[in-house]
Amino acid sequence: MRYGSVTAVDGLSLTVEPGTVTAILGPNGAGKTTTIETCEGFRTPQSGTVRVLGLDPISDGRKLKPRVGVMLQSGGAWSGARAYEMLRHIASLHANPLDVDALIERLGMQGYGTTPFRRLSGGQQQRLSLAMAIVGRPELVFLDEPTAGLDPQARHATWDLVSELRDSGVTTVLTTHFMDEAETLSDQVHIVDAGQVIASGTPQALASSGAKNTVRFTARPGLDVVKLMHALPHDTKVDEVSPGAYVIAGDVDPALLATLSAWCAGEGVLTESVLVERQTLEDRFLELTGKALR
Ligand SMILES: Nc1ncnc2c1ncn2[C@@H]1O[C@H](COP(=O)(O)OP(=O)(O)OP(=O)(O)O)[C@@H](O)[C@H]1O
Repeated sequence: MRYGSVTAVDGLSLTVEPGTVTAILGPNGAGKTTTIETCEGFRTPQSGTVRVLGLDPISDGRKLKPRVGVMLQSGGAWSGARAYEMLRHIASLHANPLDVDALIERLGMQGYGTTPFRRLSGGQQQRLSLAMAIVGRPELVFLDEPTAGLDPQARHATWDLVSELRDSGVTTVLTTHFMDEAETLSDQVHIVDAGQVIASGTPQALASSGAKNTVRFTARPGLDVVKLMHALPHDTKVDEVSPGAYVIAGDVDPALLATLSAWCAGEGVLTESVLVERQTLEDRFLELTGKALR
């Protein structure tokens, strides 16, 4: 998918299983929104194939509209329309909509139902856009950064809602910059960079792939870290990062901890604290996409 000379999405390939939550992660400008908007039928790719619920998002757009919910990254409502009016209007276009009042209460929108969209705060607009995306009971919902700008309460309410959508069999595809959101909500994560998928998997599998975990322990300063390194498995690094504070980086498993304990016992060293640190999805994301700003 190109915009003039800019190739925004470049041979990106992914499949989403029905009834699951899929998170598309990536640095700014990676091509996430372009990918989602192509699936929504708002953009025509110059090459490649897109199928949504087995249909073509553009030529089958009329058939897909009642089955797919869309929350755009911004906007999506008429600027002068009042929040309730807008939501009731969208609900009236669907055969079997959700209860609008219950949804308003659920998303804490009672206080601004008669406020025109353009006068809502960013977070209030986000909530209305989310409500508009799901009020028609879609089979598939696309949420582009659904919790950007939301306060923690609204974020958690959104997470609960997405989990309930999954429980009721709805398929969700979302983008987010919040790694904890992806870890909490999604069954499958795809990391996109420069218009391509560079890593895929469950959040847990992705977090534990790549760089190794670490063990931090404290003991008396000046331990012979080279000697300790020789006692531990190959590819394990040991550093005294500050006097008496040691970090072991490597393939951390029970055998490594047992070896560390035995080595310390043999040296007459009492470890004061031993902490195994798991690599997070964010660590892996930064490892894959680099730390440079985009
Ligand atoms: N309407 C447009 N016209 C021209 N170039 C565009 C347009 N929309 C996006 N791009 C370019 O396409 C690339 C991908 O943008 P896209 O919005 O898909 O990224 P993104 O991953 O969603 O980023 P973000 O995390 O910032 O929302 C970027 O280089 C961007 O500058």
